[in-house]
Amino acid sequence: MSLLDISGVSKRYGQQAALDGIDLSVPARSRTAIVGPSGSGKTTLLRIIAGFESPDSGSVTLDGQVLADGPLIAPAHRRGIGYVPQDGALFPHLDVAENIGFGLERGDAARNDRIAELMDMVELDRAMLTRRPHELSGGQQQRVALARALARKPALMLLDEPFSALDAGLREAVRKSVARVLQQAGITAILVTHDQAEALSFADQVAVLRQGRLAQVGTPHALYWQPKDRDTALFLGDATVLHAELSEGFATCALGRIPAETAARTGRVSVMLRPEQIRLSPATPGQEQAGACHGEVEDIEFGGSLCAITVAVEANGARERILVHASSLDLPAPGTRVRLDVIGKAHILVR
Ligand SMILES: Nc1ncnc2c1ncn2[C@@H]1O[C@H](COP(=O)(O)OP(=O)(O)OP(=O)(O)O)[C@@H](O)[C@H]1O
Repeated sequence: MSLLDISGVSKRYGQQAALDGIDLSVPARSRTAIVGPSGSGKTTLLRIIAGFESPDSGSVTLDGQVLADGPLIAPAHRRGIGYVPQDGALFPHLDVAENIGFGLERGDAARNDRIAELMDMVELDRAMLTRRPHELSGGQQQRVALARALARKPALMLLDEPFSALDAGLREAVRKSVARVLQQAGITAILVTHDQAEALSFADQVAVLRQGRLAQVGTPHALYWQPKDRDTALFLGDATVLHAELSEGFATCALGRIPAETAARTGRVSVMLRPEQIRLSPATPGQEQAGACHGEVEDIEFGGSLCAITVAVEANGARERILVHASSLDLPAPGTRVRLDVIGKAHILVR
């Protein structure tokens, strides 16, 4: 059952269409990530859900209650929605306890217990309650911001790039712990990010925004392996996109005749292969003549545990570049000839 329903939401700033006919359902207790390039409308959509902006048209419904119907909107503070902004936006002059307890009744005898409980939830040492925000690390500040947003037990939590200011290692740890806290508290969450890896690992549902429109919505797995178009394919990870001729369930392309995901289509299409679908092995001249796909290692990008290798393949007089991921333990040298074998099936792009 969906907790949040967004229907036909559009928003313009002067001549600029920030959002154009957005339809999105967010299931209760799920985590949805909204991803898209800079300027695609992510923040505008989040601000409309939070009640900081009104849509020009369309509606927003939370748990059956209409929060926005065109420009008629319920005020932000009456929505039961938590919001964690990019920089945490803690009050610098208040200590951690007062930041977390900001929205809690002052006279309530259980206030301190609730603050301590929230500290435990976000895995912060209670000894930090008397510190000011500038005495905390970036990751700790984001946990305080989350605790403050959790204090009023929101039905829905909005996270606006809350991990972007953290360095890579910390970012992953904070992201995992935030996901765990939200899951344990049974809170539905929407995360806005421009980081595809973050979206794919955090969410149950990913919505890709492009130029104010939803390009595709689905599970991380479906979006990664079955993107509708080239832009979505490349936005969500490395990929090779090739022209192909489809027939009898095979795609004939620069990689040879490889299995396609459907036998129902024929004709010219574009196919996508993820780098982990291609296995490299040393070239042997006999195999090369026997028609196995071969190419020349053009470039290697060392990436620690996973390296990106670009292999140039000649096909029908054209030179195609195939992206392959490999372990750093057995990297071929640039300029060597290698054999390429495809694992799995080629995905056919709709556009
Ligand atoms: N207050 C505003 N006044 C005028 N134009 C705006 C305003 N807010 C956003 N826009 C425009 O609307 C479009 C969508 O902006 P938005 O901030 O929602 O994008 P975004 O995907 O969150 O981008 P980023 O990742 O860079 O934060 C952009 O073209 C932006 O310039």
